[in-house]
Amino acid sequence: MLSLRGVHKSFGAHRALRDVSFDVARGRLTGFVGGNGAGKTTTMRIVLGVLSSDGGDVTLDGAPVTGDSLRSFGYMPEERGLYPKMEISEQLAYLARLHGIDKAAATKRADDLLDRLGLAERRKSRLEELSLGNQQRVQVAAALVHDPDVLIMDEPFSGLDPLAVDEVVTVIAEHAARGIPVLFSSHQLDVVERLCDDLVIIAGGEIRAAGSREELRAAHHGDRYELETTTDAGWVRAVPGVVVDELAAGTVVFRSDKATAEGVLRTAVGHGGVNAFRPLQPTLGEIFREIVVDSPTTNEEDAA
Ligand SMILES: Nc1ncnc2c1ncn2[C@@H]1O[C@H](COP(=O)(O)OP(=O)(O)OP(=O)(O)O)[C@@H](O)[C@H]1O
Repeated sequence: MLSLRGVHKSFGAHRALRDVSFDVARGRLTGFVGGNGAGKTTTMRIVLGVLSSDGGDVTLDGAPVTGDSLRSFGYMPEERGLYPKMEISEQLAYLARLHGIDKAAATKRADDLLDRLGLAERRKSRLEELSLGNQQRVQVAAALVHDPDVLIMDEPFSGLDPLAVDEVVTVIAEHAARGIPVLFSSHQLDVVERLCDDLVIIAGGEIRAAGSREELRAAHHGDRYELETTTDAGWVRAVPGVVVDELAAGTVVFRSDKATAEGVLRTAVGHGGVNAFRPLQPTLGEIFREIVVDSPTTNEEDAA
């Protein structure tokens, strides 16, 4: 498990990270979500030793992450840093060889990855000849080509079309399934929601929530319910303790505590019939809004 504990970082007077602590479990995909300037890239750079922290610990299976262990990390940085004029298969094989893989194995690994990422036909192209989305796929391959023990990816899906997202997700998920910790940042909440096992939400340099997707959904259930009745459901508006969000003929979406919702259900049955009744699961977008937008962080309060 990759763990961060109490990590701090300031740039001059600006506190970019405060007391950042979270875990990235082996074999699971952990999504790192936050708005612009929340602190995702800064955190990832500290994990990778590219940037030093002002305090706190980064450990892998309890041991401090050092230069030696970092060699086995795979990193896809936010600023993409490959050689525009080099053939992509040659470039990937070169990166693998820098990690000590022999020439034949490096070439095979590069070609296998290009194949898996839909770039087999382009293996002899120079990076600059590829579309931006395909360049992005090569960046993903570059992070994976030495078969890393830990994978850290900054916005791996930005600029990819939905099919490319699926291809990249499949390849990343296979690496996670081999038992490595995978942390990736993304602004695409729908993608994160679909593929993440665990989530870490950061705002204003502070971790605001962390846990499995199911735990976060349960914690931010929001006490919303949908009721479909066989008759008009307008009467629900008058029930004490109920706030109606949507009402259309027999279908009503409302907020209330659990006991009140059960009372509404009993009354609906008494009124003639119920087609469906269910608690509504919040989307990641709704959870994110509730955690980040609806409750300001210390930093934002400082700034105000
Ligand atoms: N080298 C630096 N010097 C000064 N301030 C910095 C530096 N790097 C980052 N910051 C500041 O630290 C904060 C966190 O930035 P960071 O790049 O980590 O955010 P992010 O969550 O990755 O954002 P985005 O989603 O926009 O990439 C921001 O306020 C940013 O301006």
